[in-house]
Amino acid sequence: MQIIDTALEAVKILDPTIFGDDRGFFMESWNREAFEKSGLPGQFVQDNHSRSSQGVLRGLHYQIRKPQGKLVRVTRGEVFDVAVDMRQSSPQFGQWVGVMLSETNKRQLWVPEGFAHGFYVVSESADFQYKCTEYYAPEFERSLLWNDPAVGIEWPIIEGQEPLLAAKDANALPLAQCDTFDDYPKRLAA
Ligand SMILES: Cc1cn([C@H]2C[C@H](O)[C@@H](COP(=O)(O)OP(=O)(O)O[C@H]3O[C@@H](C)C(=O)[C@@H](O)[C@H]3O)O2)c(=O)[nH]c1=O
Repeated sequence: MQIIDTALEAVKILDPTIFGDDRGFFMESWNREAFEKSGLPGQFVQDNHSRSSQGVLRGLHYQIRKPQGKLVRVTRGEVFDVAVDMRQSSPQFGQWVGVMLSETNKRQLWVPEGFAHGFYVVSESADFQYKCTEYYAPEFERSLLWNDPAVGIEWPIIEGQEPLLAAKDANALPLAQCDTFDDYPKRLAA
């Protein structure tokens, strides 16, 4: 496995070693020792799997309390996967990174706690699988608006096709109105 840096310091691409032979292929999709040696977490508590059709855009989600680190990959199809730094005290606050993840490149993206995450399906459909370091906590979930010009994510939207969004994502807040990891405790106290 090779770990590749991205434009966001804490977000990493994991490029697995693929062993191909007459039968097909083999890869380690997660190895606790290898991950910990690379400074990635060894503790995950929940695995998720979603299927989406072409043009679906999920996100950008984050949990303001009980934040989740996510190790994400695509086992069928191809998506454009995005992470946004939601830590106001970070020098990279509001910056984003986007990576193509597919069943062919078998890449994984490590999205740490404190980052919003989302993806857009470019293939006919896509199976998306991920491990989380914390449990789903809907009461703490927030959605950052996918097309907030202040963030400026360059989604590879298929021409003439509006992305398909859940209502909560279509009505998500722009960055300037979002809870961040620094100001949320202050807002609670106010
Ligand atoms: C995320 C999640 C959802 N659900 C339920 C709630 C709801 O009824 C149904 C669909 O939930 P959502 O619409 O939130 O699913 P989805 O939009 O796929 O949410 C996911 O989006 C991507 C981008 C992420 O980063 C994930 O962490 C997660 O937030 O599944 C769970 O039971 N457990 C979970 O962990």
